[in-house]
Amino acid sequence: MATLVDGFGRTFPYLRLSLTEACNYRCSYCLPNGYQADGRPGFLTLEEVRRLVRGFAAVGMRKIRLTGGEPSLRKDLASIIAAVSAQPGVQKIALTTNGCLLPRHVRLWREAGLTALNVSLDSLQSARFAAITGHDRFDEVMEGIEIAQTLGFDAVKLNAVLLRGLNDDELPAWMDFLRGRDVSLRFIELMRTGDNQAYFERHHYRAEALEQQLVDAGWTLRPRAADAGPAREYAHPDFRGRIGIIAPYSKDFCAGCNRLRVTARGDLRLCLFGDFGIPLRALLQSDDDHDALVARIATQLGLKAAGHGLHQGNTGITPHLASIGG
Ligand SMILES: Nc1nc2c(ncn2[C@@H]2O[C@H](COP(=O)(O)OP(=O)(O)OP(=O)(O)O)[C@@H](O)[C@H]2O)c(=O)[nH]1
Ligand SMILES: C[S@@+](CC[C@H](N)C(=O)[O-])C[C@H]1O[C@@H](n2cnc3c(N)ncnc32)[C@H](O)[C@@H]1O
Ligand code: SF4
Ligand code: SF4
Repeated sequence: MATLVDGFGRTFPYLRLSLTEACNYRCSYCLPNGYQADGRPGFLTLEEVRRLVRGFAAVGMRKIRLTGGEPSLRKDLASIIAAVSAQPGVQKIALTTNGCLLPRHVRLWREAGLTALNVSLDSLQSARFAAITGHDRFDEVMEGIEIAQTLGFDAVKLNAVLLRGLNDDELPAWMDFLRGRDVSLRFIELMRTGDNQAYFERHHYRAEALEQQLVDAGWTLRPRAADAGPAREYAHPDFRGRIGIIAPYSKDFCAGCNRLRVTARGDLRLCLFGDFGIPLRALLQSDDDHDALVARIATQLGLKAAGHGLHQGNTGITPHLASIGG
């Protein structure tokens, strides 16, 4: 079986594919003024997605995460899931979503082949949720999460970005929530992007501080699989749920990197905060270009750096994470 290995010995079984840059939310750390269309040509079509995933599966990608912008705004999302699912070699298809369309569509996505779901939920308080996301849809998201838990997904995970002064006092409420629910909550440390510099200075909260609170409350670090990626996960015998920490500023975070990204317009991005994109779209117009696509992916991997430059204030060409899919 083919495997992509970079110059630092890391393997890449995981592709994060953005399906759109558009979003219906205005998260204060991501798109505070909402999505602004820029008039450039559209996002990858279903057929282009199929060829792209076929190429990445051929170099050893086993897990495909669909993201955005908000991927559920794609009217053809169920067809995309089915097409990705049909590619030989693809074993896991995951979706990262803001959750507001879950009640309407999540059963359909599951039937189409979706195997795992990550839902963003920055607060357990409805008013705070609305203030952070610019969208008063807390009840729909909660309803969607409850439905998803009945559908037999391999995993349902929740993402909360840690924000100083906005949601950094909710650990006790989250623990109550997780006591009887088989879900994994992950706290994501706020990342500096090109557009959110002043916001970052105001609201960045160190993940290590929260991790210490977890340890003090008796939570222990679970052993990680070699290909588990950068999140650290904690468990506690009194709780069914687990708590993960995604702490990109912590030591060795990038040493566990196991993923590549493709933007909604078909550019390969070797890092969330990379300095350049590698256009693949021209090779997605015909099945005849499959071998050329595979060769381009494999050769470009040689340019992947050891890590991000976030500590030095580098944000690469990423203005906000909606532009690349997080
Ligand atoms: N710096 C950095 N942050 C990442 C990376 N992968 C995920 N994140 C952050 O974590 C957020 C949530 O990621 P998800 O889309 O839920 O995916 P994931 O963490 O890979 O989830 P799993 O596939 O379930 O392990 C992203 O939007 C980023 O903010 C990464 O490679 N580097
Ligand atoms: C860019 S969104 C795309 C998918 C979908 N719209 C959603 O919100 O789940 C993916 C993830 O990135 C996170 N995110 C966005 N901007 C971030 C930032 N500056 N720092 C850390 N996480 C961020 C979001 O909270 C979300 O969990
Ligand atoms: S984090 Fe997701 S939901 Fe929020 S604005 Fe960005 S893309 Fe939209
Ligand atoms: S920041 Fe870049 S190198 Fe580090 S884990 Fe994320 S994608 Fe990989």
